[in-house]
Amino acid sequence: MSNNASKRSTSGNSGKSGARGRSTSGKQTDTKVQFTDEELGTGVKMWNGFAHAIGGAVRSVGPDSLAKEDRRDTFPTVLLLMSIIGGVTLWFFPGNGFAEHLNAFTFGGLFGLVSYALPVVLAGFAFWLYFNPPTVSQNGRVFTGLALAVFSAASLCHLHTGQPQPQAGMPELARGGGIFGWMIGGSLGTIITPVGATILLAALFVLSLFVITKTPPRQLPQRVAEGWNWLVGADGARHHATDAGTESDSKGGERATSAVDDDELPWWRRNDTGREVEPAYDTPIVDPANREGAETRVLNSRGKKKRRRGGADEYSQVQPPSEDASPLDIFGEPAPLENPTEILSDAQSPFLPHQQQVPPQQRPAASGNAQPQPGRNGTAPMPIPGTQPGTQPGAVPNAPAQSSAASLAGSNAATTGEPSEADALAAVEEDETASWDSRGAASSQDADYSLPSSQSLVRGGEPLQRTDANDATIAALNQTFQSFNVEAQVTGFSRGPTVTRYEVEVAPGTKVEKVTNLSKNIAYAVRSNQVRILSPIPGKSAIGIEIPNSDRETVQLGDVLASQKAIKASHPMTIGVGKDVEGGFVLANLAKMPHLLVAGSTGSGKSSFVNSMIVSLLMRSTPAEVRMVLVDPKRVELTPYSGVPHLITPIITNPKKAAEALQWVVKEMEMRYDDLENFGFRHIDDFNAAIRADQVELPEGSKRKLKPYPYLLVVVDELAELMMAAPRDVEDSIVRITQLARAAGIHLVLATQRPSVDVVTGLIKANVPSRLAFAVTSSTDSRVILDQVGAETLIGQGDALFSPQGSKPIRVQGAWVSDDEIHQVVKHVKDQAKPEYRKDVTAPAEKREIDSDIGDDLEPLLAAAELIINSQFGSTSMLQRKLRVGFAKAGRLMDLLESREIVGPSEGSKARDVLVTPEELPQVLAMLRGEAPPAGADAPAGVSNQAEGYDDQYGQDAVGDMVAQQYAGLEEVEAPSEDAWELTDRD
Ligand SMILES: Nc1ncnc2c1ncn2[C@@H]1O[C@H](COP(=O)(O)OP(=O)(O)OP(=O)(O)O)[C@@H](O)[C@H]1O
Repeated sequence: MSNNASKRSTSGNSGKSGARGRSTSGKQTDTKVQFTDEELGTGVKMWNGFAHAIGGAVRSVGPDSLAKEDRRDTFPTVLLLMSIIGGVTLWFFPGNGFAEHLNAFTFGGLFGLVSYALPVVLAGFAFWLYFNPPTVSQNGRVFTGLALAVFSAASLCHLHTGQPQPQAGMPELARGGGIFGWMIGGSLGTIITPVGATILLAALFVLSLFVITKTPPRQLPQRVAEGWNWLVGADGARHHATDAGTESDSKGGERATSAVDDDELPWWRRNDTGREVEPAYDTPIVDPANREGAETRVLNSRGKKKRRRGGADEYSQVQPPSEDASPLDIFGEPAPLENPTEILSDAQSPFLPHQQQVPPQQRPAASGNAQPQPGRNGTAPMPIPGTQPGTQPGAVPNAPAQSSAASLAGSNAATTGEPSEADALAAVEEDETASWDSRGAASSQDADYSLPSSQSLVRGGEPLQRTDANDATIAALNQTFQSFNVEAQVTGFSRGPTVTRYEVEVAPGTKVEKVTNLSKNIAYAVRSNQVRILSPIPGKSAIGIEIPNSDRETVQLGDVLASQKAIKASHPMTIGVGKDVEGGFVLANLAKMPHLLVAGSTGSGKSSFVNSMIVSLLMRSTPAEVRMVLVDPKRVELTPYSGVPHLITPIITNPKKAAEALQWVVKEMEMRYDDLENFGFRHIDDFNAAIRADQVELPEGSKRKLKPYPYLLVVVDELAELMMAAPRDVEDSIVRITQLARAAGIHLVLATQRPSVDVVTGLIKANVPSRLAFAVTSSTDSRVILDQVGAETLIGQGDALFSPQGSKPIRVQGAWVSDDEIHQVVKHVKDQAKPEYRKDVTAPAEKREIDSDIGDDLEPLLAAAELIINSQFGSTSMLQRKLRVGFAKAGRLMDLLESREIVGPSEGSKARDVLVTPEELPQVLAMLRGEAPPAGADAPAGVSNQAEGYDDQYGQDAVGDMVAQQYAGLEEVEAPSEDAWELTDRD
């Protein structure tokens, strides 16, 4: 099968081929592709070759070309041969006995005298089929019309040639109306008299001509006139010129007179779908130099269509009755669309009557959203966030509200009157900017800290606007609609770096589903299985078809961060995400997310996103503004950031430690909440602002020195590893953090390449509202990430669906930052400052280890620890007796104590060494309980003091009391003198 199949797959005219599956010939086609050339016999191959040669010869004299895979020449060739044999037999050998006999027992016997005309009919039908195979046309109408004509003519012949009866023999029937003539004509003559039957049959014969020629009866005079004009050659030359695309100026006077011209267009020049032949559909517009000419041709073809639609064919049902008000007027009159869409001047909105013409020079510039401004090229220094160009760090920009509007205007005003969803996001950031700046930018604390220069990041070139690839795709889409008789047309497109969104409008009365159901055929036609259909494009009466660009562009993070949006959005947690489908820059404020799930299969671009996110923060924020905890169980992705001053702990690569770090984040969050509660603030931003303004009063005697809390970003680059290491703990921590951390200025970014329900659990999903989905392998994965399908059609390498705070996903191409750029930025920030690691981040490690294996045994373990430390006697049998537990349990408690280095290893029947002194008991108990050690105590390994101001929360007495409580209810027993083994009563 593959020969044929592969031929089809490489065909540019696949829309047509796709029709086969749906047409009546689909079966035949499917059967045909079962055979390879080798499998076909020589005879069949010769026949096929012969049929194609005849078909090709016929088509060579016609106006249309036909894609190779769409040709169906066998049947018409059979018809043609029959027509030739019939013609030769009947016309060239009249009176010949053999010829008459042959005729009497074939067509003559069936249709009578009509058989003399049949060669013409068959030849005509064969010619039709050569040009209109079932792969591209529905020929039922022509076939029905011909059958009606032949049967009614045969019946008339029967009625008016003596009405021969079958008993007279076939030759007699052949001299009348044949068997069919006798059956139909004879029956009708009997029922409604021969006169009545003649009138009826004549009417049917005329009707058959209308059907064959697709002529509505009321247009008969016009059609006759057209036929006459054609015969005398009145318009032929001119229309040929039109088809050849030689009319150069259709935009002016030609278009104004097009209605007149169109009325004179011969009806047979239109195809069977009611559309006129549209040269632009058949000829992809690939020559930019000739684009104007190509547009001209399309406009002309629209003009023809306009007239056709004004006619009395099937469209007249849905068109306004008045010619003036009909859609005729809109074909050459494009309306300004509302977003940065390249409006196809060669495919103006043909269906929406409200659209107005816009002169080309007044049309919005194509998708030039947020182009680098003059003077803001690669050599311009990147302003520090929170400042307007030309102002100093920390300065409050003038009138942020206005600047917000100006930003939107600056970014999109040239192209749209309505902000896109990405703009809305940016607008949110603008508001945030205002509040951030009004609190005083944190950069004032880091007077000595300078952000990296914009030159650390590479800048890209001018984005492409409209390429040959776009034009070819438009042609393929229109061709597909035409092949499937769907009244739809591409009216514009917005080119993004990775995909272009083609806008398709359907005719009134045409179901949108007709287009959306074609998704597979569209994919086939444009040779991509990554076609995504939006129905409708939000805010537009148009269907969006997103198709990958064969000439995709890389989005440089440097461009995103240098955009006007990025400069205005000065929140320290704002990052550059990439570009949307309209070519607009997309930024996101991580503080607004407030937590983000990033998922996609291997190689889809997650790590690249994480890189551009971190680099964005390093480029825009000081360590005093943003601190990070980077968790990188894969050990490779985040290593370049090792030692940056924004880190609060060294990069965590051990999944267990990572789980513990999350525990620390929970504590940090609770601590921040306590502060907020104690000082009466609702959000960390307000608290920080009050601290900066020196408005926070500390309690009497407190030595605490208040400092603004930095935002804390926790990045986990492979959640699956954490979930494998400690699923329950990790999920608990994530849920706690995500539920509360927003007001505390703590935000999570969780990335995974395994978006399965055991990694991204329902609880995690419910609490992480923002999602960034890169390409995944299945729609199931897409649902896990986005709660909807779509991510499986992404094309990888940074192509993503971004759903901030659960909003409708927007498609973005992630920004790219190279290793060299990362290196430069990291070097700069590391030269500026050293990290101040918080020792306590992974400190609860011991505790969590205990937690995971202690399970429900915490209380007996605490009791065992106290017994052994106080007695300094590490005996298992003592534990059995004192704690009244069995041998196995006592042994397990001892193992737990050993793993915490409270006792030494087993030495056979000897008691174990006790490694902790009675003085250290409180700290050990606190550690076992996972709490901070008592104040003033030397913290055992892994337990360090909490943040300043909290030391006094954990007093010795309190711990003592807690320890005492562990003994409540336990019976006091004597210290053992024998070892556990002896207690087993074994030898
Ligand atoms: N935004 C982007 N722009 C251009 N190319 C990109 C982009 N993102 C990713 N790529 C390309 O895709 C490759 C894989 O990307 P990346 O390493 O980020 O994938 P990943 O999803 O993190 O995969 P893994 O899970 O295996 O680490 C990159 O090496 C790069 O060539």
